[in-house]
Amino acid sequence: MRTAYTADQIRAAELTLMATLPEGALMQRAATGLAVVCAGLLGRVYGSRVLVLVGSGDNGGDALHAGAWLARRGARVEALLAGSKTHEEGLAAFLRAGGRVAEDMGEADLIVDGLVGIGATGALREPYASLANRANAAQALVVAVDVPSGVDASTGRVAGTAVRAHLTVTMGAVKTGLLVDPGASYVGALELVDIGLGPHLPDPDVAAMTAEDVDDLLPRPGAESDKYRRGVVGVAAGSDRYTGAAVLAVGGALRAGAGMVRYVGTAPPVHQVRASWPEAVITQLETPSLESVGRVQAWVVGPGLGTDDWAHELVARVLATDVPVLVDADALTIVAREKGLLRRTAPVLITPHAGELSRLLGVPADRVAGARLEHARRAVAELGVTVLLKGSTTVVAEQDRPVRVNPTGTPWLATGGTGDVLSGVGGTLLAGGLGACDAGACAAFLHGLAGRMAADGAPLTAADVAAAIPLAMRSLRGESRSGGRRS
Ligand SMILES: NC(=O)C1=CN([C@@H]2O[C@H](COP(=O)(O)OP(=O)(O)OC[C@H]3O[C@@H](n4cnc5c(N)ncnc54)[C@H](O)[C@@H]3O)[C@@H](O)[C@H]2O)[C@@H](O)CC1
Ligand SMILES: Nc1ncnc2c1ncn2[C@@H]1O[C@H](COP(=O)(O)OP(=O)(O)O)[C@@H](O)[C@H]1O
Ligand SMILES: [K+]
Repeated sequence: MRTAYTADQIRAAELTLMATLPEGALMQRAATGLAVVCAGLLGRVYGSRVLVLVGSGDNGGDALHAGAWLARRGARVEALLAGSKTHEEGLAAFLRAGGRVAEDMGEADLIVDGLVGIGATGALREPYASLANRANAAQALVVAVDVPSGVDASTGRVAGTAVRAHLTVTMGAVKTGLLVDPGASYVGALELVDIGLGPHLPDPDVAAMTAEDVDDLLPRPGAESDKYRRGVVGVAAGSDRYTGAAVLAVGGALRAGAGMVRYVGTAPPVHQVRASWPEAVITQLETPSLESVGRVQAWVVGPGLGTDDWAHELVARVLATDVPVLVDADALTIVAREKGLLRRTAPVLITPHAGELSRLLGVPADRVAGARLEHARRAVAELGVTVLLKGSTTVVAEQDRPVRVNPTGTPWLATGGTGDVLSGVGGTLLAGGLGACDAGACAAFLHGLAGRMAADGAPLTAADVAAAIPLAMRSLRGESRSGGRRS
């Protein structure tokens, strides 16, 4: 598990560590680590042109010390002092090493963003915002110190302009905002410099699963397995109007390794599912009742179901069972009208996108998308369920646990029907015995990986994503070595 922390958590850990060290030692560790990464990026340090953007705090101090290190090795390093004050000791070291203070931004091979780090509050102020814009427009490689300036280290919010880094060198521990969009999309590659903070860190704020974690959690059949023991998943999806959602949800469930899929729906989606998936066991419903449906270990309810009285009654019947339920799409609209339906003892995993969660919470969708963690947590507290919030960074939140932040995925997944596939995958993992948080996080990881594999830099369809789920599972061992990072 890759763990991450809020700015407050990092600051507290730094204070306890600093108390055990000579003055300035921590910054030296941070700056040396930063400089070594910069040198690696430049290839040849001697003669290279480096511009250091220096803010008024310790983030600027890190950048100045790293600039001094590079200057001592022959780089031509200039510092643009943007703050009302400057880290004194850092500036002295920088000047001693032969660094020069610049009046304006000149040409450079490398720009080091030391404007603000974990001490920043709110949108970047001037002149920082203009400098960030100019750094983004420059030809140079951009390395962010600790956090790309303008990204909120604790949440990933970007209130105004932010530096778009090719590489972010973060000190001591990963910050939450580096893993959550919109902030995560400003980070570029991420390097962690060890400054000895580990023993002083509390329980993490968020965690991202690695391929190895997912591989360890996935249920796999053994010699004694049969289809019932592997997990039977029920899918209540599709309507006369939306037949494809049923096909895709059943497809996701089958491709994720269900022992069996029981599909229930009305005649039009039933015909479609039967034609697409002869493997599914189908019950055509005349009334919204589950009486004639055999036993299942988990339900998926909602994709393409519609929101009329019939659908409402079916959602209520599914939620009245005693097995885990994944609630998606139209079923989310229905439970937003009657939240009491979510009150049950067996686990509930809801899988909204920002728009659906906004209806559940009564908050505008753009606010949900801009502060994903906050709203996922709020939904957990208000609704008492496990929440998988879909989007550019999918997050899975549950009471009393670090939020899981999904590290896989691709914007190519933003196409109709991919969410239906995800619901099927999640349902199968619930039926296979995973808890709601693990099922949601593993489903999102596999779905994102399958999306990347299916897209490979070109458009995908939702059916392609379902078809690539087994490929994604098979690749987990190879991926564990590359860390499952975005591409
Ligand atoms: N505390 C330590 O011992 C260590 C700190 N480190 C570095 O120190 C950084 C934190 O330093 P600080 O606490 O001094 O904080 P920062 O350097 O992140 O920022 C604080 C300064 O930025 C200004 N500022 C805040 N928000 C702003 C905004 N929106 N627009 C423009 N200016 C703004 C403030 O007025 C203040 O002067 C870390 O991110 C890391 O880079 C590392 O060297 C590791 C060790
Ligand atoms: N910009 C994006 N980057 C990465 N993944 C995305 C992006 N936008 C959407 N997705 C993913 O695509 C899927 C879309 O699901 P959803 O919104 O339910 O669509 P649908 O209802 O059409 O199936 C989700 O898994 C979501 O996380
Ligand atoms: K920075």
